[in-house]
Amino acid sequence: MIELDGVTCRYGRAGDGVDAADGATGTVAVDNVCLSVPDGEFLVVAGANGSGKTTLVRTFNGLVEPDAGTVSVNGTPVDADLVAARSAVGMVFQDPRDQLVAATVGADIAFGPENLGLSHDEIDRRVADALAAVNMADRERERIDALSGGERERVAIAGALAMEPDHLVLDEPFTGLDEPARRSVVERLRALRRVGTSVIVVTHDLRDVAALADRIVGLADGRIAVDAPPEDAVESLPGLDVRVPGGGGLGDPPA
Ligand SMILES: Nc1ncnc2c1ncn2[C@@H]1O[C@H](COP(=O)(O)OP(=O)(O)OP(=O)(O)O)[C@@H](O)[C@H]1O
Repeated sequence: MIELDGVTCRYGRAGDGVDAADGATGTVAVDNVCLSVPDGEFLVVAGANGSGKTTLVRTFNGLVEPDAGTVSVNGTPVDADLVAARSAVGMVFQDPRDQLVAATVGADIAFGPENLGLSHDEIDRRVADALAAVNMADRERERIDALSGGERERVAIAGALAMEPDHLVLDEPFTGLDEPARRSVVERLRALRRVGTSVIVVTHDLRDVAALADRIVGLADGRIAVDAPPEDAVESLPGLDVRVPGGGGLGDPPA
């Protein structure tokens, strides 16, 4: 379980003159958010550019430290045990290049488990399981620089899965992907949902993922504007540039 209570995050406190409720200055990226993400949930965090999605999910494992409020993972405050939070919450960044570190697929996926000091057998098992989960079982020896964008995204997901986190956060996993690659990543997310991994997908593009979600949280100006099952949420996310299956609601591209 991930729990946020009254979380507020600001950037550039003395910078650009945006007044927060408590009189502090700076951009308020996340504004007094309370949120619980139960184990096993498939949660989509939606919202327009700049609405605070990335900042919010980065508080889940301490990559961003809130200015106010508390974040707990599995009952422990993140700031009390950063190592536990980092191992419980895996994160796949917007650009897979930010986290692919090795020359080959297998070496990259093994990198995290190796740093945990696991046995060779355990590392091999985790790499094999993670590769299977992203449908790349036979591609361990391939060079990262020979992969397409969608394949790199899947390797980044596999690398996070190999850490066997309780929760997996994917920040804009579709950015820069062409349609077949996008569908392939959606299929991998569907498979994760089937095995019960708790998944949090950050996106401003709800196509396909809305149908996978148990719940959609919609952010606007750093606040939760919508928190509802997908069928209700898409009707009430005004102003988002998103499309949903069937073309309803929100975000139909302007005529
Ligand atoms: N490092 C930073 N320094 C200053 N301001 C920042 C920083 N990161 C984000 N912001 C500001 O905080 C607000 C929320 O940004 P954030 O990236 O969390 O939103 P987002 O919904 O993920 O946006 P996007 O979809 O464009 O990634 C925006 O106004 C943004 O300009």
